[in-house]
Amino acid sequence: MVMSEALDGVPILVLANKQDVETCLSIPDIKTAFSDCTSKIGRRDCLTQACSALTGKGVREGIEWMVKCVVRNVHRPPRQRDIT
Ligand SMILES: Nc1nc2c(ncn2[C@@H]2O[C@H](COP(=O)(O)OP(=O)(O)OP(=O)(O)O)[C@@H](O)[C@H]2O)c(=O)[nH]1
Repeated sequence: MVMSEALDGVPILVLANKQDVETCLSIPDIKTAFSDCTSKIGRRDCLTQACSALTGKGVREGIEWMVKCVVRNVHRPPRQRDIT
């Protein structure tokens, strides 16, 4: 799906949830887990944001980053053929 032409350049936000759990995967480990996909992901804004749905920590930062990306992409609206 990430290689779909319709999603070319669309930002990816990975919300790494449950960071309040002591045994959770660290952000570097999560990034390493995705490193095999780098060529498929291509050139686009990406953020792996640590968060906890339980405490709310990091959720706002992730959403604010996504809002900034959407605003920045306002000059690249969806093409008609991508709208289904
Ligand atoms: N400690 C902690 N628990 C969480 C967090 N987010 C969700 N949970 C708990 O994880 C359990 C599973 O949550 P669900 O929302 O059902 O998620 P799921 O996708 O079905 O299952 P998971 O694969 O565990 O995420 C619930 O008991 C949640 O309360 C978090 O950030 N921290």
